Amino acid sequence: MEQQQETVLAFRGLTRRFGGVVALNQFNMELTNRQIVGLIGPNGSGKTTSFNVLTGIYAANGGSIEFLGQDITSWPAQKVYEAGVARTFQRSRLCLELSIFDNIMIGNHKRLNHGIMFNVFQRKALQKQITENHEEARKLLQIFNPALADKMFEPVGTLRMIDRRRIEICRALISHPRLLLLDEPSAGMTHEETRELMEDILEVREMIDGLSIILVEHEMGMIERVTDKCIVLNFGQKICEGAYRDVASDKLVQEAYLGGE
Ligand SMILES: Nc1ncnc2c1ncn2[C@@H]1O[C@H](COP(=O)(O)OP(=O)(O)OP(=O)(O)O)[C@@H](O)[C@H]1O
Repeated sequence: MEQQQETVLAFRGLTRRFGGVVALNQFNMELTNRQIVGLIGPNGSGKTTSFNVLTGIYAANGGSIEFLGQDITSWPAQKVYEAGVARTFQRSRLCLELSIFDNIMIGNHKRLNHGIMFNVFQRKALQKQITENHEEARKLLQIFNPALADKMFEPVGTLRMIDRRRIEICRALISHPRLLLLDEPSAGMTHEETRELMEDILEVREMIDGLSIILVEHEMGMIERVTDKCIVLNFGQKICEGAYRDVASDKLVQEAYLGGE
């Protein structure tokens, strides 16, 4: 029970400006263990910026970020990733010519031994590492689509959109993150694919112990189905927080996000 309530992430007064634009304005939020939080808001309201500041791509101009009890506000991207924050991007970043396995392994550089000496002289250990990682990638793919696990060495470019998205999520998960950031996972997918992906996300939370998720998404059906709570941003400011049903009926949110009546 105590584990359930552990605070994984906290933003306190997080602020980021781009020239005269205040992309994040005194943003406060908390995320607990195994929670799925939806981050929503109109275009340009600061959703992706909050991912970029959290993952160390952009520095904060004010406020702080605490992750698993540590102040990570000024940590560089690599250190934030090593601490257990992994993400997917709005636009696909897969290498289409490479195999499913290779694409997933790109996300595993924290845990792979890349040393030349290791690769040249410790062949048995290298083989063991490859076998173990193959098995781990296989297990992850099976959560999403068992058929993918059987074509691990086929190029990603031959797969349909939803399977590519699944591989991007597996690539994030292979690093054993405690926090997964999903930036518009339904982008470019059909309704049916979006519906399948919602169930995948819920399944991932069930199967991977201690994983919390922040979901940026414009598809409100997905937000409603998948999230435990939602946070609404408008011009970089949090204007509402709560269960999707309450947030969707909030007057301020309707005015800002849904365009009023
Ligand atoms: N690198 C940047 N340089 C200048 N301005 C930026 C930069 N990144 C974001 N912004 C600005 O910050 C504000 C927030 O942008 P952000 O991309 O975070 O919004 P968003 O809520 O993710 O939007 P969308 O739903 O369209 O993806 C916008 O006004 C945007 O133009």
